[in-house]
Amino acid sequence: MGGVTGDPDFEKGNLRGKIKEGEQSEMAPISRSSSRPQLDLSGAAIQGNFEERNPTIILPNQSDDISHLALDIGGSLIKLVYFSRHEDRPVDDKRKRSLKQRLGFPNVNRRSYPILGGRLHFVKFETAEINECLDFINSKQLHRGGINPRGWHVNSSVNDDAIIKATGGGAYKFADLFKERLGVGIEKEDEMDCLVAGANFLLKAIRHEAFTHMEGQKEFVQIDQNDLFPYLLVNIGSGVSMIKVDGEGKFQRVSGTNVGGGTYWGLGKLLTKCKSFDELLELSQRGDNRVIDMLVGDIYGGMDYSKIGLSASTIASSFGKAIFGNKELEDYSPEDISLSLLRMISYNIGQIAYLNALRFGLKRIFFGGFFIRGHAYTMDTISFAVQFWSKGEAQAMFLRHEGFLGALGAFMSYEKHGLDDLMAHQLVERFPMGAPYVGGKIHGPPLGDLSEKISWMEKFLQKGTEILAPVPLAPLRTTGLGGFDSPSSKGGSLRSDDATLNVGVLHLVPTLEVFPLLADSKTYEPNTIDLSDHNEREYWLTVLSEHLPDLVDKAVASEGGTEDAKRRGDAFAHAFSAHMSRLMKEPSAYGKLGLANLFELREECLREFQFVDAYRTIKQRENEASLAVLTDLLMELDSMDEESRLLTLIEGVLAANIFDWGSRACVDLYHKGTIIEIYRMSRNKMQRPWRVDDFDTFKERMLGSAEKKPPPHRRALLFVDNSGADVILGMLPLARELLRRGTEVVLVANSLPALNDVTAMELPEIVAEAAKHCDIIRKAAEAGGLLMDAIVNIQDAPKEDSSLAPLMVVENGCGGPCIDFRQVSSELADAAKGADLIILEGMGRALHTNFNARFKCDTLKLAMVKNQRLAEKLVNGNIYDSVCRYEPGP
Ligand SMILES: Nc1ncnc2c1ncn2[C@@H]1O[C@H](COP(=O)(O)OP(=O)(O)O)[C@@H](O)[C@H]1O
Ligand SMILES: CC(C)(COP(=O)(O)O)[C@@H](O)C(=O)NCCC(=O)O
Ligand SMILES: [Mn+2]
Repeated sequence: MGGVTGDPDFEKGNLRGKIKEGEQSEMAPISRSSSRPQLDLSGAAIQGNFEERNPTIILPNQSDDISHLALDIGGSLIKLVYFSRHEDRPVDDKRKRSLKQRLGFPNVNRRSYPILGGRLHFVKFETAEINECLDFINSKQLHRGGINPRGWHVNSSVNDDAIIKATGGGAYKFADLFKERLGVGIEKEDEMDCLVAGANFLLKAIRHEAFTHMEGQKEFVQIDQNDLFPYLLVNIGSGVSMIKVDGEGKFQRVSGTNVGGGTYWGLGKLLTKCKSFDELLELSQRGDNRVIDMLVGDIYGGMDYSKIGLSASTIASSFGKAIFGNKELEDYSPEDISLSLLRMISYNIGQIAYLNALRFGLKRIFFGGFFIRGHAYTMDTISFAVQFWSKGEAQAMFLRHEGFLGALGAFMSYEKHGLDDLMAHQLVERFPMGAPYVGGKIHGPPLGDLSEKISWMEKFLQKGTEILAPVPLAPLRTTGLGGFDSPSSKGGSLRSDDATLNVGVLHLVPTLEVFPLLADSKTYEPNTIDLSDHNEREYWLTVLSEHLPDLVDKAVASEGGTEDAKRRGDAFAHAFSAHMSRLMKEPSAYGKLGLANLFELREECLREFQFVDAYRTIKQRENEASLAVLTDLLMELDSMDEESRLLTLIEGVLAANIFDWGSRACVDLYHKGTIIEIYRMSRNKMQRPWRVDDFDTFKERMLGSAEKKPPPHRRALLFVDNSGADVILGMLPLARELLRRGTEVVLVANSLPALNDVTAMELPEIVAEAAKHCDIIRKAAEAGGLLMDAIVNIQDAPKEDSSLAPLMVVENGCGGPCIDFRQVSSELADAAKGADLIILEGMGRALHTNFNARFKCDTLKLAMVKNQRLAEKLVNGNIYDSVCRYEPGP
């Protein structure tokens, strides 16, 4: 079987440090004292033409800063954490440069180096298969650390003093083998240091890292950074370590036990003849421990021993029943043995952990190590033990990256890796195509490129039934027929939540920031709908599944409908269906799941199969059609008095929000050719009151009363949604109205395409076209440095006319139809600093997410509800109802 690494991305070449002219000046003042990766400018040389405006600069000595691979070689498993540098999109975005001038970004602490972006990958191998691991490292050239100016691993010779950081006993045991096979030395890091560093990093930087698991229910715990220490870290590997952690690098190993994961696996193997750890775990799922364990009831004639609080079903003595009669090992079923063993060991560890927590007065116990293996029953058993012995005083928590603490810690021990002060908002976890199939298991070489990915998918589908897949797929069907309700997995195999590694690839995006206008970023929850509810999840997954054929059609067409595009389309459909299928069964497989994540996963999945912009042509066509009627609309608006104009503008935004290729209902309207009719109709007679109608309050804030004219807003952030009529005939005229009133307007649009949403890259051109029809827009766009000629000549742009409110465009940092305000682009965060009005438009940004969000300034949420169920649930209304929610700032 082909290999899947979870992220088969294999970035080749083109990893040289690139800085552009105009940015050098920003780099100079940055403090060099931090431990962030820094640009080593020594020996910098310009490549190519010196006369060029933005020549590429090569940084030959840059390589020292970036570390790539760290290992934890344990008694049972080898854990690998590796970093791949990811080139950001070109920094040579003229819009951005002009924006910096207009908004006067402070830039003091701006970490705008593309050098910082990258991905952390997590992989494991069995220690017994160390050669497989060495092959993997070799095939990805992970041991060649550092960025070579000519690319990633073009260099064929490894330099003599190359080292990789490793922890765990194997760092000693296998050092020679690494030198021999890979030509690299191993620098040993202390195992306890690494475990603690890894745990602290995860608890600080990953939002939904820790969770409780009780009676089958997983619940993510939000850890308060200021209230993390002290805690007890219990790492259950082959053996068990218990560490009291008091701070960064402050800890003491207070206890341990030799009865650990190796004991379960070793004894289990002897007693059941199992061939693999997973098989042993699987057996336990069908076992009944009462056959072997001696229960309190067995001793007390079926009764509880209530005086000391023991119920009849409590295990009095693990394996105790085996003393009776003359049964041989063969007389017991492997299933029952496995379960008794699992409970014996889990309870024992839970109890010792609790006693140590008690000893030091610790309330929180985090359990890590691969013994846990995301296995629901194991976690429940440990939780039960802690709860039972502490009488509810202490709580067991688990970590999503359970087995990778040591490896992560070893990674952190590289100097200047820049990870130690990364915050949760700078990390985005993604689950690539392989995630639903094999998680972290690696077999064979990694996937090299897209075509390998696709053929892997095709082969997988053909052989689907032979391979133990947590989420088997329906046989290959025609393009786009995905569906997520696939046949259940092979009887007796581990449930999907038990069988795969629940960690994705961590994308480090240092330019992401928390939106500064969130009223309370700590309590902010972007998603409106709770997908942990089974019905809700089933409904939305069905919606997405039914939309798949149309989406694949569009995607394939956007790439010219070639054979290659069709193959990619099929592969995309299957990959996304597999994600959905997994999430249906196991909603928290990828962390806390919301609708926003699901929509974004779909876009990411499209990008993985190189569908860069599935709705490109559709967007262009709709933009052209809308621009053609803009003049008429503006004339009509200008003939109105202020009050009716404001109402018409808001109506216009609501009506035009119908042009949505993401909604089933609207796609139907498009296909029937009736969408324009409906748009016209709703433009002409939008019945007020709307379903949510705060227009009057908004109007009062805007226009005031006869006696009192309120001052205009200083700066408005308009979060735009769809291309075509939505942005051109809806939001742009509203922006114009604000500009005319002296309010600066910042159009906030997606960084990457999602459905037919307009992107920040596309907006300047649209604005430039609109400017041809309207003086207000033209002057404002000029003042905002948006017009193409103005952009090209920023340096000699006309002196800003302070009486003119500028129109600007910023990207939001998102690549999906929703927005999570905990992670927005730094340019949006900067633009927000002077803003006192936020307008969120569309279902994705104003309803699915942020409907309940509160901001520090006036906020207007505008959307047409294009889904019946959402309309009922959210606003007690019907499909095509309008929402105009206005919340004045405090
Ligand atoms: N695929 C697997 N193969 C072997 N052991 C596994 C596997 N998955 C989980 N385990 C369990 O995880 C334990 C190893 O956990 P780990 O945290 O990697 O510790 P170590 O560093 O001692 O290898 C094993 O003893 C076993 O109980
Ligand atoms: C994907 C969307 C959030 C986009 O809506 P928009 O933000 O463009 O108003 C929306 O179309 C949606 O919720 N679609 C799924 C529901 C449905 O098809 O009915
Ligand atoms: Mn949209």
